[in-house]
Amino acid sequence: MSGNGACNGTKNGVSNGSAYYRSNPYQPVPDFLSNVDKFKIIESTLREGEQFANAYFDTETKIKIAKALDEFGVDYIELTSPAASEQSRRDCEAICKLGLKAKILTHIRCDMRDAKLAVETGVDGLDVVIGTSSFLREHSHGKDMAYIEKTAIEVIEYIKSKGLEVRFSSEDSFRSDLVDLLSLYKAVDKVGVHRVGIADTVGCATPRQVYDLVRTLRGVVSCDIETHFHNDTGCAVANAYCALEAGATHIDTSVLGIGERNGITPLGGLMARMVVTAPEYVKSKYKLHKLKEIEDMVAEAVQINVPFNNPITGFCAFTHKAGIHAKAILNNPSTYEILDPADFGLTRYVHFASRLTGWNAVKTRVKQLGLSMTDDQVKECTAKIKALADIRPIAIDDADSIIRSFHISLQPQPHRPSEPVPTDEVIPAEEEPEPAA
Ligand SMILES: CC(=O)SCCNC(=O)CCNC(=O)[C@H](O)C(C)(C)COP(=O)(O)OP(=O)(O)OC[C@H]1O[C@@H](n2cnc3c(N)ncnc32)[C@H](O)[C@@H]1OP(=O)(O)O
Ligand SMILES: O=C(O)CCC(=O)C(=O)O
Ligand SMILES: [Zn+2]
Repeated sequence: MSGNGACNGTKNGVSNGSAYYRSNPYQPVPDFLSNVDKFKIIESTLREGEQFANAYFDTETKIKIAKALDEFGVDYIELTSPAASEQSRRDCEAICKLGLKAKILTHIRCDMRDAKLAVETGVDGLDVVIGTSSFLREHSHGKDMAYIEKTAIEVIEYIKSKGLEVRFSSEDSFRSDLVDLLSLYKAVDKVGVHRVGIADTVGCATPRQVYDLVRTLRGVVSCDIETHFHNDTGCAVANAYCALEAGATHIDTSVLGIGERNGITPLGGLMARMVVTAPEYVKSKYKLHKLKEIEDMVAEAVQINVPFNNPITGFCAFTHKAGIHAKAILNNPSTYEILDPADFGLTRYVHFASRLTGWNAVKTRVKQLGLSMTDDQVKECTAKIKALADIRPIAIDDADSIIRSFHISLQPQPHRPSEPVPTDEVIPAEEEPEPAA
């Protein structure tokens, strides 16, 4: 019962004579700016995720998470600054020594002391950040734009001189002055920064604002563009998608979205969005069937439950309940599923134990139980399931019991010695029935 034919399209729309058609109806119209089918992931569970209120990662846990993310196929793993604590520095060194395929980054303030400490850890690159909004310039670090630009250039040139990759990012980009921001990015691009970053630090941006800012920036710098979205207003996945459409190249994620406050773009949520848009790219690059294992590992490490409505791995993400849905899903899963659970090593479940259950779902269950009923009998049995479900919530076992006992009631009743038996049905004792003529 798997297969989501409608979204297994080719990479790009193809021209069929004069008529343009796309075999994947969810694929966006080709756009020269868009990177929706060639983005990279900077996985920040071990940096932004450590800023989640419940997070405490010991070295062993960090290593386990880093290895799992590497196996999943993320491009970069971002680690907490070695300036944060002595153990953070040691953990950074330990993860660098694992020899993972993913590039290892650490995240530092725009400060030469942090940069000097970080380059000694063995990382492949440094993510440098400083707040540019008036809120942060005034109340966080107290520096003006001229100081920020001068220090950014010094730090970037120093990191480059050590042969490492360097990204420069403005914290609180969406509440920063656009002219200030663009001239700062232009200056760092000129000295050869590898990526610039835009961060929606407070989660205030809308998808349209994201599109506009990234698109404008795309016209100003030639380096890669990384983006980072907080989820305070629930837009983190949509904003990441719009950033890619507008030409961003890298998206920051964390497992289950953990981070400061209610976190950032979740890895799983982004995968759900992108596998629909760019199935070939996503399925060939990322080991999607490992997602549940990674989410369970991180959920346990930070002592939370995976939310019921989590994309892909929420307990009911592939459960179909109402009768109308169940019937159509049983005929063709694409009717009510945009994601194929098989892509994630998961299975769908069709509910058949509620007052919303329809006879088509019950018919399937009857078959699964190896029983046989006419359609009219299944409908009668469905009415019995609904009648009980009107009184109380019922479990699978309850529905199965109703199905089985209804099925038994349909069979000819066996003779019970204590009951009076009509004389015309008596088979003489010790005698074989006469073979039929
Ligand atoms: C939006 C984000 O998530 S950014 C990443 C956040 N990550 C972290 O904060 C990592 C964990 N942090 C820490 O361990 C500590 O805050 C440290 C080690 C970085 C700094 O600790 P402390 O020296 O005790 O300073 P404290 O945390 O109280 O204040 C931050 C200091 O950094 C300065 N600062 C803040 N942001 C920046 C920046 N982007 N670049 C340079 N300096 C900065 C502030 O001015 C302040 O300096 P001060 O000592 O002159 O007051
Ligand atoms: O370094 C960045 O780009 C983002 C930093 C951060 O976590 C934020 O601004 O929310
Ligand atoms: Zn953040």
